[in-house]
Amino acid sequence: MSAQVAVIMGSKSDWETMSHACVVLEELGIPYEKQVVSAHRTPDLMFEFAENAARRGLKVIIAGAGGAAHLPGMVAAKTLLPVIGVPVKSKALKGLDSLLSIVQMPGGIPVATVAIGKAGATNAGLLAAQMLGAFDPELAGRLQERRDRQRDAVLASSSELVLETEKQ
Ligand SMILES: Nc1c(C(=O)O)ncn1[C@@H]1O[C@H](COP(=O)(O)O)[C@@H](O)[C@H]1O
Repeated sequence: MSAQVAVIMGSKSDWETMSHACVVLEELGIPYEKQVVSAHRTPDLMFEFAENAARRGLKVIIAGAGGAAHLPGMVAAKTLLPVIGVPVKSKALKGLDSLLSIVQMPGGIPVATVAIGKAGATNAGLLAAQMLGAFDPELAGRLQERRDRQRDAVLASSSELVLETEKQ
């Protein structure tokens, strides 16, 4: 099956963060592709990627970038596919610059922005899966199982907490 989700990032240095989106897609059995593409450093490639994304069969784009993070917004401007923006933690401003660059889009060109860093990238993978799951009952079932496992792990951790603190 051809890739349904593209995970793109402004630099290879973003991979440590963006890999967490890919882990979720793999876990849920969603075909995806990954690529470094930058609005600043490879603008022509970025345009070409965004213009052809829907035609290639992609359904959702996850775009991560740090600092002056224009990649998600610029990709969103060139495609009608939903774009999920992941603010990558920057050295200078801890990702606040990335977050504001991605989230403060002008009305008319939406980017679904998640939290800074690893948790945001994980949620980007889940959000993409949920978008696809709205049209794919089997995938929705796998998402529900994941939620159920998560709930059970929290309940188990609560019981552990009670037992451990009672011993003290
Ligand atoms: N924000 C952007 C864009 C873009 O938005 O097009 N291209 C690269 N970058 C970001 O620059 C940071 C530093 O990149 P390097 O580590 O390559 O110097 C990365 O977080 C990348 O996402």
